[in-house]
This record gives sequence, structure tokens and C-alpha cells, in this order.
Amino acid sequence: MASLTYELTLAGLSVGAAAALTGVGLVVTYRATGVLNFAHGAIAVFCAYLLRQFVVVWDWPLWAGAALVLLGVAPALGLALERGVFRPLAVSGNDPARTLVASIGVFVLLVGAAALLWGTGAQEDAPVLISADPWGQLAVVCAVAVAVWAVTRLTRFGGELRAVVDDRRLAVLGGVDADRVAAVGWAFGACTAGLTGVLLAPYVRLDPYGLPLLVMEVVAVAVAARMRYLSVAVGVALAVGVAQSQLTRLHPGGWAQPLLQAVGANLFVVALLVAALVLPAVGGAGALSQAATRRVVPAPPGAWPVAGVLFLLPLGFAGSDLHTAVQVPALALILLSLVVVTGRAGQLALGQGAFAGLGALFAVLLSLGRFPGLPQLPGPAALVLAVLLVAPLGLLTALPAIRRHGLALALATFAVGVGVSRFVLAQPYAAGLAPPRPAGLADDRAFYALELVLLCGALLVVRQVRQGRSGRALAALRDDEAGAAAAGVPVAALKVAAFVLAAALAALGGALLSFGLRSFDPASFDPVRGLLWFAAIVVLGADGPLSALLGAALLVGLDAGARGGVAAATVGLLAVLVGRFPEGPYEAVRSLSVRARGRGRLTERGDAVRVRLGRVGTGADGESAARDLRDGGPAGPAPRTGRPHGRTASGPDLAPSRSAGRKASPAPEGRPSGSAGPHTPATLTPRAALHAPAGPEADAGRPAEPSAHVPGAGSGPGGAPPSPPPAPRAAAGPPGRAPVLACSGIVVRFGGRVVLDGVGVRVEAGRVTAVVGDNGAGKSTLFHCLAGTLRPDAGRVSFGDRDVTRTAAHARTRLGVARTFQQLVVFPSLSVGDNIRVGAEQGHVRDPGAVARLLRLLRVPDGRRTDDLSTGTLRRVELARALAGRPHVLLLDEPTAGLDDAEVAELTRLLRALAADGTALLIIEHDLELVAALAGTVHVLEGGRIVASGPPGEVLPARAGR
Ligand SMILES: Nc1ncnc2c1ncn2[C@@H]1O[C@H](COP(=O)(O)OP(=O)(O)OP(=O)(O)O)[C@@H](O)[C@H]1O
Repeated sequence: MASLTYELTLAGLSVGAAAALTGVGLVVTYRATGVLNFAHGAIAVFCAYLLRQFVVVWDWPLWAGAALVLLGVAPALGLALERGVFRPLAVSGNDPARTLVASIGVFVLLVGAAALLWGTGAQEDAPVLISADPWGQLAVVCAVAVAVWAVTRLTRFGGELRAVVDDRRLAVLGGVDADRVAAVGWAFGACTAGLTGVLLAPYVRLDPYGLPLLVMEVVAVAVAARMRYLSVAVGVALAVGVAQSQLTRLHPGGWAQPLLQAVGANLFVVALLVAALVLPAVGGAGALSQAATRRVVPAPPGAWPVAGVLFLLPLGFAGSDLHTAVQVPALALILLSLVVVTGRAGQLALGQGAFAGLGALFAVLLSLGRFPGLPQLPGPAALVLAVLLVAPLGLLTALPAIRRHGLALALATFAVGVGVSRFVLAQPYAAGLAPPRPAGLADDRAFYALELVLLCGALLVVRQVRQGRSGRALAALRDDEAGAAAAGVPVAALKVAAFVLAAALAALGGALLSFGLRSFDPASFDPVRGLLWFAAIVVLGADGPLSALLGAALLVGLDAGARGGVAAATVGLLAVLVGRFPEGPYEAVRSLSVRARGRGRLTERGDAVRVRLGRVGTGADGESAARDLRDGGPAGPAPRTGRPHGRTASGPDLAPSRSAGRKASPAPEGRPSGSAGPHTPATLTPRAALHAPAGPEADAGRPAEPSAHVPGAGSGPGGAPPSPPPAPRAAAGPPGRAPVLACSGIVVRFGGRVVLDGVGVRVEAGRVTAVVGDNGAGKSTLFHCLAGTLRPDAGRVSFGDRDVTRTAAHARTRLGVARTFQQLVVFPSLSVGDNIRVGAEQGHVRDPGAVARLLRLLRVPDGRRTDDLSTGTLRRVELARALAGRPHVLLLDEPTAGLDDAEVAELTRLLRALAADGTALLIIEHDLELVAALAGTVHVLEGGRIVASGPPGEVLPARAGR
């Protein structure tokens, strides 16, 4: 027995050593470049094939082949990838979605190229570089790990590496050659990938699809090591390898037997599921730009009728052509699922193959009467029930997606895809299933016609989802999750809905695929297919149903008409190009031609400048927008009643110069504060704009008007005194008014550090309350607690008499607490009008004229895209979106950031008018002059505590004098 244990341990160490090498390679590449290299497994298989080519086919000596592959080809491949694919992405900001798409593109490209060059069948004669005896392999792993440790800890290069990892731009400013660091990281990562492939190939099947996946399952090891700790990666890899090996000894009877066998054979997949779904997310938890997924390739005119005719053509086919054609609508449905979840909702869904496979398996089992607990069903009923059963399983990816973004979400959905493939689809009960076609549809033509009908139905459903209110909400979610929540979009529910609908569509497609081919083949739905489909839909323009039709025709056509691997190689190549040139082929050609002329090298500095200029909005539009703002006069007229707290603009003694850090205004304001501008309709006050009479249904669904809903709200200056606030500990503020929004005793800790310590503020109707303080004082943290984006560790937040401490951000918005962002947030894929419409729709404001009035009031251009508008205009768009939901409370985090003096004056007048109309405002602001001009009450935050509160005239001079 002891010797069996020993033997199994040795076998496990051998597997673990290869996994450890993968882990080390992934960690080093990630540390050097910030990229989780999905192509690692594909590089491994490419190198393994190449060594076989040299040694077995061309009869080279093993040492020569190995030296050339591992010390020549692999690092050269890594360098080429860094130089040609990932460096331009890193320079342009390392958008994780684009980087991920590019690395999946490289994966698909290399896998396709391997299939093209060496065929899709498995090779059994890969040369053995190091014997199966684990000691040699372990020695290699230890040597590699120690070398990496020594280089990163003891050399200057290691210091540079750490600097680049911490902050690439900062490191570059500090003189570090980030490109060199990344190049070394890529070369080394590719070397370890090659070594892994060469070590594994003789002991597992060397085939273009299986081996890369095997290597990618091992990503769990790197995730468990938090993409950081080499020793953890090596330890986990060896432990899982040994445990997997030892599990083969157990042979329990009954139901546990197949389960244990499956787990024993796939312990790295279990580890992947745990690492991706249970451990804290890697790659940062923040919402990420999904620029790569929202790409729309505009359909040329007449594309839909042409597509319709092309899809009808196969009805005239016969024989094998028609048999091939039946796969197209089925695959189009699967790709359509990605249009919904990735294209429109912006979620990186790498596991759609799993849902297609489940749909196929369930439908086939049901139609054969082999589904546990259910009788045999006729084909159509089996199809419907399979879709209904799989749809809720969309929660498998939807639930992780609620908290995970970007890379972490990609890993989670990939893990689910791999898990379902290994534990459900590739099981003995699923082997050799041959479902009958539904009665009356045995003929390929009839079946194809049914598929077309179902595809049309699905296209109509997707069209409905992408249009109108739901379409705008999904686009907002895709563009900026926090912004969407702030506009009132129920982010979590919408994600769940998108994933569930996508699972249903994929299941329908998968079921049709199996019925069409009259067989269930788990390999048709393996995770590599999932990656290929994902890359294909992103390449063709994820947010467009036409892409699904085109993609399906392309993939099926290439698979049927060309050598195996051509489809994957084509999609991979396109994905790499799209990763680099997301703006499309024109941009690609332009950039390449500029480079060919030797003038277009994108430098760190050049790009940074462009990014900066882009943000402040240069060019004719930006300048004209700023001029409009200056010349157009204030957004609203003078307050109808006097200012409630009777302050006028501050004296010069109160504030430091406002122009610090702000664009200088070339034109004088030339107008007294609060006066109406020439372009503003004289009768249009902010509240009048928001609450202008509308149809009887105008406020349907709205909880209540301020006075009915919130004590004190809407009473404005001189309103009836409301009842006292219910807050347990009275917050600072003048007595006699009930706060619309209040917090008390707020405590927030980050990692044990107290950032807010018993803070309380009241935000009252018709008043501007300000919070000032030094950088890091805790202002934004307090703001997040009030807006609902952060739950305090202790304390209470109340809205009127309602405790909202645990109420989600979007729900607070719907109650009437609107906010803007310090880094302004607009939804770039929506027009200006639609940006505002999202706010109105989510606030259940059904007055059709409200958006138009807001557009007029804030003088923002409807129909325009947001990309080329100036910061000032974008701030007004953001404000308009916040106001569109008719909020009772408006929270503004540094609203003047990036504005010039004229724009600040404009904003000041608008905010004053809003307050005069009864809105409760809370401002976090460094600009003391603005605070003095606007606020009735000022709270000074220092080190997480409120150290002074009162009217600005009392509080601010002390601050200004510091
Ligand atoms: N998510 C977080 N994790 C850990 N620490 C955080 C986090 N968010 C904020 N902090 C820390 O909490 C403190 C308060 O941050 P906060 O952003 O609230 O300050 P602030 O007053 O808004 O500063 P600024 O004016 O620069 O925006 C800072 O020291 C910051 O580093």
C-alpha cells in the first residue's frame, strides 16, 4: 500500500510540476504586463507540435530541436505578441476587455494555425524531453521558480518589474523602460508555456484543442496565488496534482462512483471553479470599460433583406449541402445569445458553450426518454422543456457577474463553461446519443424551415430587448455600471435577466444543432468552442444581431469548405486586429500606413497627451460648447424666492483662487449671479422643467411627490415646518428643518483603518449643504455611503422617515436621491438625449416632454454622441440625467472639476435655482469660493470626523486662513 501511495504521489508530482510551470509563466506574464494570457495553452501546444516536427518528422537531434523551440521560437513568439499585439494595447491604457479579446484572439489563432499545419487528429508520438519520473520535472520547476525569484528580488530589473506592475505610467515617468520589462515578461512567459507543452505532450494527447484547454484549466493555480505569489502557485499546483492522483485509489460504490471519478480526473477544474467563483476576484473589482464588446459594425444599407434571402437559399439545396446548412440557424441562435449578454449588456461571457451544450443534452435526453424522472417527450416538447430547464441555469454565470467584472468575470464564466463541459457534458451517459428528429421534421428541408421560424422569433425578441427602455438600460449597464446604478438602473436584476435570456437562446441553438445533426457530441460544445464563438461575435460587432447571422454562416461555411483550423485561424487573426484597432478596419489601415511612413509610433507620452486632450474636449465642438455656455447665459432664471439662507457670493477673503487647476475663461461672465440668460425661456425654472404639467400618467409609478413622501421636502424656503428627523443621533445643522436625507454615526473601515468615524450630516430641502476637507479626509467615502455605493460598517442613513442604510444605490435613485460623479460619467454609446432618457425612464417619469425640457434647460444637444463634447457640456449632460428622475436630493461630488470659470458660474446659478425650487443639495467641493456662494451649511471633515459645522461665513474663514 505504501508503495502505491508513493507511486501515485510521484505521478501526481509529475502532473503538478507541469501545472506549476504554467502557474509560474502566467504569474510572471501577468506581473510584467497586467495581462492574464489566455493564449498560454495555445503557445504550449504550438511549441509541442513544433518540437515533434523537428525531432520526429525531420529527425533532428532532440537537444537541437528543444533548444531551438524553447530558447528560440518560444521567446520570439512571446516578443512578437508583445510587440505586435499587447504593447499597443498597454500604451493605450490596457483596457482589460480589449486585452482579453486580443489574448483570446491569439489563443484561437494559434490553435487554428496548429490545426491547419498539423491536422486536427491527436498525435501519439511527441518526443520525450524529460522522463515521466517527476524528479527531473520537479528540478526544472524549482530551477525556474528560484531563478524568477532571484531576478525579481535581487536585480535592478526586478525593481523595475515591480514598479511597472504597480503603475505603468508612473514607472515610465520615473525612467523605467516599461516596454522592455513587458517584453522580457512575454518572452519568459512564452518560454514556460513552451516548456509546459513539451513536457506534457508525450503523456497526454497532443491535439490542437485538448492540450491548450488542459493547460488553461491550470490557470486556477495562478488565480489561487492571486497572480502574485510564485511559491503559492507552485505549492497549489503540486498539491492538486498529488491529490488528483491519490483520488484514483478510491472506488466507492453507488452514485458516488461516477462523481468521484469525474472529480478525480478533473481536480484542476474543481480548483478552477473554486478559484474563479469562491476566492476574491482577481484583476481589480472595479467596473471596467467594455469598449471592445460594444463595438458595432454598422450594417450596410439593405443588409437585412440580403441576409434574409441568403438564409432562405438553402431551402433550395439538397443532400450534404442542406445537411450542412441546418447548422447555420442553430449556431446563429447561440451567437445571438452573445449579442444579448456581451454585446448589449457588456458582460464578458466565455461560457456560452456550456448552455448550448446543456440545451442540446437535455433536449436529446428528453426526446429519448432518458432524462431522470421525466417521460419520453415528443421533439418539440423536448425542445421547449430543455430551454425552460436551461434558462434558470443562466444564474450559474449571472450570480458571479453581479459582483465580478472584467477579467474576474471572464474567468468565472470560463470556469463555469469548463466545469459544465467536464462534469456534465463529457460523461458516459452522454456518449453516443442519437436523437430522432421531431415528427414531421425528419426531412432536412422541413427542419431548416423550422429553424428559420425559431431564429426569426428569437431575432424579434432580441430586437425588442435592444430597443427602447430595456435597450437603453442595458447599454448604460454596459457603458458604466456605477453610472447605470446612479441613473436608477437595477444593475443586478438586469444582469440576471441578460444571462438568463442568453442561456435560453444558447440552449435553443444547441438543441437545434444536435437535432439537426441527429447526434449529441460534447466536443461541439467544449470551452474552446465557447472562446471561438466569443471571439467571432466580438470581431463581427458584438452589439448587432446581423453579426450573429454572419458569424454563423462564416464559421459553418469555413468548417465545411476549408481545412480544419481555417475558421479558428481567421477568427483569431481578426480578433487580434480588433483588439488592436477597435475603431475598425479603416483605423487599422490608417495606423499601419502612418507607421509605414515612419511617423506614427505611439509613445507613452504622445498617448498620454492625447488622452488628456480628449478628456478636456478640444477641437471645434469642445470650444463651441464652451462658448455656448459662456454666451448662452445661465441655465435658469433667478430663484423665484430669495435664497433661503440669505448668502451672497463670498468675499475674496474666504477662498483661495478658483483658477488653480482649472481652465482660464477667456471671456468675462458679464452677468450678475442669478440673472436669466438670453437663451433660457423666462418661465423655465429647473423644477418647472422637471415637473411641468404632463398627462395623467406622467407620474405613474413614482413613489410620491416630495411633500407627500418626504417630510420637509418640497416645502422650500418658507414651507410648513416639518416633523423632526428620526435619526438616532442628531447630526449637525440648523434646528427646525427635517432632513430629506440624513446620516448619523457613520463608521467606515478599510482593512482595519477607520476612514469615517461617527459622521452625521443632514441634507435639507431647499438648501445646499457642503462637505469640505483635505484630500483623504473621507468626503467621497461619506458620499458613497449616502448614495448607496458603500455600506457603512456602522451608522444609519435615512431618507425622510425611511431607513435606507441597506438600500441599493439604484433603489435610492428611484426613491429620489440622485448623484453625479467626481470623474464624470456619461454613457458613450448612447446619444445625449438617450443619456437623459435613461434617468427619466428609470425614475418612472413618463412625461414625454420632460427630457426635451431638460435638454432646453441645460442647453445640451440632443441626438449628439457624447465622445466629442467638452467637459462642461458633459457635466451638464450628467446633471440633466440626474435631474431627469425628478430627484428630491441631489448629491454632487466635486461638480466643478474640469470646468472653466464661466462654466462654474453657470453651474452655480443652476444649483442655486434648484435649491430655490426645493431640491436638497449636498456638495463635496474643494472650491471654497463656490461653497461660500452656494451653501447654507458647511461641514468640515478631517481625518474621518466632522470637526466644524455651520454657515460658511463662520466655518470657511478659519479654513481659508490655514
Ligand atoms: N476602497 C478603498 N480601500 C481602501 N482605502 C480607501 C478606499 N477608498 C478610500 N480609501 C481611503 O480612505 C481615505 C478617504 O478617502 P476619500 O476618497 O473618501 O477621501 P476624500 O476626502 O474624498 O479625498 P479627495 O478629496 O482626494 O477625493 C483615503 O485615505 C483613501 O486612501
